[in-house]
Amino acid sequence: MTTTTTGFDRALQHLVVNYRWVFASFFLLPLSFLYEVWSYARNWLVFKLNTAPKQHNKKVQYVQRQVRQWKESGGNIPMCTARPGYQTMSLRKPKYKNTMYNIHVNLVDVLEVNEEKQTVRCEPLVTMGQLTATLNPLGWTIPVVPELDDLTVGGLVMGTGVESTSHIYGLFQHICVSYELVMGDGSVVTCSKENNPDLFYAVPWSYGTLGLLTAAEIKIIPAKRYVKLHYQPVYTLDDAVGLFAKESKSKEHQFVEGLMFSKNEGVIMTGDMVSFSKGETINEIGKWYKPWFFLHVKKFLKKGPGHEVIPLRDYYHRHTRALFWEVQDIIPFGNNIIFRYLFGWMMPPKVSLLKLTETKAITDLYENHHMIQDFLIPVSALKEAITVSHKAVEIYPLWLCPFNLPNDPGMVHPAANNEEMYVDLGVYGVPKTGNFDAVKTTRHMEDFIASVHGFQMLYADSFRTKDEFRQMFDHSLYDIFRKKYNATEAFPDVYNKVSKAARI
Ligand SMILES: Cc1cc2nc3c(=O)[nH]c(=O)nc-3n(C[C@H](O)[C@H](O)[C@H](O)COP(=O)(O)OP(=O)(O)OC[C@H]3O[C@@H](n4cnc5c(N)ncnc54)[C@H](O)[C@@H]3O)c2cc1C
Ligand SMILES: NC(=O)C1=CN([C@@H]2O[C@H](COP(=O)(O)OP(=O)(O)OC[C@H]3O[C@@H](n4cnc5c(N)ncnc54)[C@H](OP(=O)(O)O)[C@@H]3O)[C@@H](O)[C@H]2O)C=CC1
Ligand SMILES: CC(C)=CCC[C@@H](C)[C@H]1CC[C@H]2C3=C(CC[C@]12C)[C@@]1(C)CC[C@H](O)C[C@@H]1CC3
Repeated sequence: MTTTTTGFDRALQHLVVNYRWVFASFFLLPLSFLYEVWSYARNWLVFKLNTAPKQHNKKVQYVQRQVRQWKESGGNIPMCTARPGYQTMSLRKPKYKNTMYNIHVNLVDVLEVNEEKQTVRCEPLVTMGQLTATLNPLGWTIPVVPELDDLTVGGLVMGTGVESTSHIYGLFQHICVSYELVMGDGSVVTCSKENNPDLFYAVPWSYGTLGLLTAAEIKIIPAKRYVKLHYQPVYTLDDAVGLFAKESKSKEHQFVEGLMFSKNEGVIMTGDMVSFSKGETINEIGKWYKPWFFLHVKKFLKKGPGHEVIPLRDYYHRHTRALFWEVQDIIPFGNNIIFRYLFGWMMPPKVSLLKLTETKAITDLYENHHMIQDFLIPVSALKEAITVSHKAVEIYPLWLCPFNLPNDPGMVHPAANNEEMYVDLGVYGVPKTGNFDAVKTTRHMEDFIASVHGFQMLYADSFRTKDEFRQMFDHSLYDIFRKKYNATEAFPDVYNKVSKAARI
């Protein structure tokens, strides 16, 4: 009996793992498209009726009412947002949502584009796709646009965001001007660098454990229509690291990004916004029939250095269609030219739908035979980090994205007193080394990160113990504000939201 079940399980596992593309292509893609049409129509209507700013206060009052109800109910279990786990931009689903008191924060609108102040005020569920579609036609953009369309302002403020402009502007938190929060006692508090600065610095990386975000004011900068992007192939690790560090530190170009295709081969990209493209051909890399961006970049290893002009929004969302390179494991022929022309317009399958329909076999596969991690380390440690990653997992491409880390108070800052250039080393894929053990290998890499005063992005699994976690992330300001605003009762500790133990 047991043998039959195991055989059946194995067959089922084989089917769902190896033929997930059938389900993804014929069911998830059309469903993702319908979902997209619905949200596009809704956004359009909201804008036309111009109701969003008027509704904001009412929606905040609704959040406050729920917090008061929580208190009246005894306030024994901590609160978190009611956003379903399958919608979060992470490999895992948060287990704690099942046991904690869920607060509905249905705040989805861009509230105001203030051209005079050069800010945009957003509700927390505004997505990056929605924001660039709003701002770019008006000639504006936010300085750091994390590249996946579905990332939300709330998640990026409470967690973090990084992009190829971060070597100039820093992380997502560094382009924020103010936050509006509903605290654990139901009061509404605003904070900025000028007003309540300590709370302002304590919010990023707190993962919703200080208060519930109801609005964020974010800087905007003028946008041009295109990006002129230079591709510089490199053929040794020293050249890759040397060129990447030079371009990041010089800040000569608005965009800097690197993709390593093996330990010694990569392409370093630098770009700048340009207004028009006289005499240049425009490559609309965002069009459905265009090759996946990372494979397009790889071609420059053979072709040699080159440049091209790309529409701004296509550039911003360049990694969306292939979810960096993760879609190749789900729809292996997704970059085939026939597939692209016929079905490419529906790509990518919605991350939320992929998560919602994930079977146990697939969850196990991603848990035990896949790595999705972003290691944030000083640029000076990049060569060593690539070497450590190569030995441990041999995953390629690797994503290199520089960011300036100012010495601000809060969870994440450099070891010394000065700002420092860091790099996000993104490791996404199937380990090629024979001895991969999800826990041991990740812990080994985390130890290295900690040894160079680096950090781990917390949408990904952290295998740190609580003490190790508190050593990696400076909790001094966080602890003060947890006490001051009674958050210790109202919300869980950040570790209990982000550690592997808190996630399915
Ligand atoms: C001044 C101004 C204020 C606005 N205020 C609000 C507001 O208060 N609340 C609100 O919700 N919206 C607001 N919007 C946003 C706007 O209604 C939506 O973004 C709309 O869907 C974009 O329409 P468009 O025809 O201008 O898009 P385009 O500029 O034509 O968009 C370009 C492409 O972006 C894609 N796209 C559009 N929306 C999304 C998305 N959400 N995710 C991913 N891709 C997308 C489409 O595929 C489209 O092909 C505002 C826009 C403006 C200009
Ligand atoms: N390029 C980049 O920078 C990328 C970044 N990411 C990561 O993805 C995550 C963002 O994903 P997304 O799906 O948008 O967000 P999530 O739903 O994953 O939210 C992330 C955290 O923020 C908290 N949070 C979100 N909104 C609020 C709010 N209004 N009030 C209080 N807390 C809130 C959530 O709390 P709760 O658990 O209570 O819901 C959760 O702990 C970030 O952690 C980011 O670092 C991922 C890919 C790319
Ligand atoms: C640029 C930064 C900082 C991070 C990029 C991370 C992404 C590569 C991952 C974020 C969420 C991930 C998920 C998946 C792939 C990798 C991400 C997009 C899946 C789609 C993989 C297949 C699973 O069944 C569902 C996953 C959901 C989350």
